[in-house]
Amino acid sequence: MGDENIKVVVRCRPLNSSEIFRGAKCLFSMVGNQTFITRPDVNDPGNAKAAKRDGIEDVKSFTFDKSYWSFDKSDPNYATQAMLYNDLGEEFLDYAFEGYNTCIFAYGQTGAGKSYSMMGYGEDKGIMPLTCCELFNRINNNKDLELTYQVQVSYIEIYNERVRDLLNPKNKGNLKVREHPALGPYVEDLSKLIVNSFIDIEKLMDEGNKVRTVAATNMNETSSRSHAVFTLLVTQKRHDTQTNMDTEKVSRISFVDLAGSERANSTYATGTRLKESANINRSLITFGKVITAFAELSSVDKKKGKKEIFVPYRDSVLTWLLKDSLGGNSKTAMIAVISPADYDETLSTLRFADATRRIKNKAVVNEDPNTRLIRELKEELPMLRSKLGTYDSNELYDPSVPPSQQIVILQDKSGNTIKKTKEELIDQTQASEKLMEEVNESWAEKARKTEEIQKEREKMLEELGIMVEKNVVGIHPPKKVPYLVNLNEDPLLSECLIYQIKPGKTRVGRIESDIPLNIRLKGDNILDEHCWFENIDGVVTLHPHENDATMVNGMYINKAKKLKSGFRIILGYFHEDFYVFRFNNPQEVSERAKSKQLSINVPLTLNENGEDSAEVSPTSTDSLDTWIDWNLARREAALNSLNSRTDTTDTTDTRYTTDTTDTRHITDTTDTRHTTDTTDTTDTTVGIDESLQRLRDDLKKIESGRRTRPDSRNSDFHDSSNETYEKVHQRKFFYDPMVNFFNLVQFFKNLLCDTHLLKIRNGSKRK
Ligand SMILES: Nc1ncnc2c1ncn2[C@@H]1O[C@H](COP(=O)(O)OP(=O)(O)OP(=O)(O)O)[C@@H](O)[C@H]1O
Repeated sequence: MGDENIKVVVRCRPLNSSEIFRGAKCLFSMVGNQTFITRPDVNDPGNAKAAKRDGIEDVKSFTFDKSYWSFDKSDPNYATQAMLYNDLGEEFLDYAFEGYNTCIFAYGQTGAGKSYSMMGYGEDKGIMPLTCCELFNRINNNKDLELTYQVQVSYIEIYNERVRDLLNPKNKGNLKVREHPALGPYVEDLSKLIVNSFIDIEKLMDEGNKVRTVAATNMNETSSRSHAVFTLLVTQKRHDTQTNMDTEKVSRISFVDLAGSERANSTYATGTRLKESANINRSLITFGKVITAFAELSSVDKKKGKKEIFVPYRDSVLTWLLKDSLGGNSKTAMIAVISPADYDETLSTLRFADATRRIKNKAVVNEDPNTRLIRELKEELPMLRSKLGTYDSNELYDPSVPPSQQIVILQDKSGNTIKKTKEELIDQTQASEKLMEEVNESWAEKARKTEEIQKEREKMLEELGIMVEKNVVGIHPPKKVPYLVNLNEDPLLSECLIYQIKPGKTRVGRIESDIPLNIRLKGDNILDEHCWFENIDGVVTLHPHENDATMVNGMYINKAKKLKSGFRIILGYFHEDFYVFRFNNPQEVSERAKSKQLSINVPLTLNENGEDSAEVSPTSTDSLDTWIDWNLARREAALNSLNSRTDTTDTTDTRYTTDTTDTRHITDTTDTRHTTDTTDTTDTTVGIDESLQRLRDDLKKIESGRRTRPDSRNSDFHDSSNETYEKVHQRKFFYDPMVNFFNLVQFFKNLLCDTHLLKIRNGSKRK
């Protein structure tokens, strides 16, 4: 097969609640394979800058392989997950069965719908699970007795240029990306686990996400900053009974969920955050450079004939790993996801997508690749070993010269002379030996290893106190036992870890602690024995071990506190590394549900203990869960933190006090930590600066439409299939606690911009 361009499709998501709330208008339309972008209105607060810029065309159009209009679920033309799979997923699965490598990656700004299109949420399964499901449907329907299939899975995360194996906890630290001429780029020592059904795959995805969440202890680490690569290795073996010969086709199916694209040119990150984000984005920036190099290559091709242009694959881990997918041996597609109301970010995504279309790949059917690899390794290894042997005998080199300075001269397959240091030679020999070992491993041995790794992974999660349900896929909260569920800034990592609070004591502490603990957490701000929970007859009390390290509903506690469903618990010191959980007590919930039936149509309130007034609440605890998320927990804590360091009269702001009746967070300043802290001026101001910076960042994210928790993600969107827009809007406005939340956000916005606050801040700095 000849050269073929990367296939590029674009998909537009619905407006999210914050966009609806700010009255944002959709700036896009799609007709056939064309996408049109309209100049924004000067009165649109989200796009004011763009609207005022000179030289912006009224309407700009782009042509892609296909445009998916997923703006409004009630629209008969709404492009569903199934449509995307039927058009793109199925075509690429066909290629994989023919023996081609395939790669589908999602690109776009944070919250534009990459994970939705790739992984999907709840019932709305994305292209990844749909492909995996159909892969096994086809394998199970195979009637050809001479044909057998083996499927292996690997799952990695690239964060800050480090590769993490999400399926094997023993594979700690950074895995190396290497390249072999017969294999292309690969991750050394990466676990490839055998799967026999779609259920096996779902379980691996689920547990991989748990491992990802555990690793992301530091709250700066979210999935929108990392790239996730999920790969299926499909081996089709044909046994010819007449000749008694076996032939193999091996195809690699990769799905790549890239980090949020706006991170690459984030304008609001400053200082250490800028440095950090620059490093995190090296992969994404290099990705852009690779695409640009190809765009240049294609224009040079047309104008002056072929010219050598350097493509900087090796400048980042991601691009090196995707070398085959970007201009090499692969069928590749890009799903460019766009937000409907963000002019600049979306225009930049569309331009990037347009450039990506120019990349040409040369896919070939991978026939007997392992035989080829073995053949090459058999030639290469004796040569490498003999070279090492020569130098080991010290005939030519001074033994006092370190291996990194000894130069070895080799010849490659084409007869070219290559210079390497002895150290590099040792490294290459070891890598090739590992490859040889791996390629010679029997399927039985691979299956044994898969089982071993599976046990290790589950043991590791259980030792940390995380509930693992064997042979069950997904998150299934306990039906009777009270539990904590993790909350994370990133919805993909939120609510995927469950910690049971069984009868008796549940002790929580540092992962490295020698004390016997039931829940182990990583992080500098977690104490050896941090706190403990006591469950007596289903009533749970939280006991802190030290002041200032444990928060309930945004307030530090220094004595035992009885917990109620919906309470937010923060462990660690706020402002630095900390964990956020929501407490749930299933028994209490079912009792509330009974009494709740008597009480409808009364707005939700929080009582003085920061809990919902269940007797009068129209909202079940289940629906409460949808808004008790990381954002809420963090903001109530930040508010208290800021409040205690600043003039509390500021907090008489009626937007806050009237919208939520929970005035406790505003006025309760008895917390000793805050009062003592304010005397430590240096620390305090640093804390406030960081806090303000983070809050600013958070607010930007919220403004750009960031989201609620995974299962409730869809509820964050306006689905007008059952109700009119006005009704939804009205209901939201009067009853929905999210409105209180947005008012709270608004309040923060004002607070942050308020010169009065800055004066106080500067004043406290000077003290
Ligand atoms: N096509 C769509 N139809 C309906 N809802 C969508 C669609 N695309 C995205 N969403 C919703 O948009 C929200 C954000 O999507 P998603 O989490 O996939 O963004 P993302 O680009 O992966 O963000 P990040 O970079 O942070 O991982 C989710 O609530 C999701 O349910």
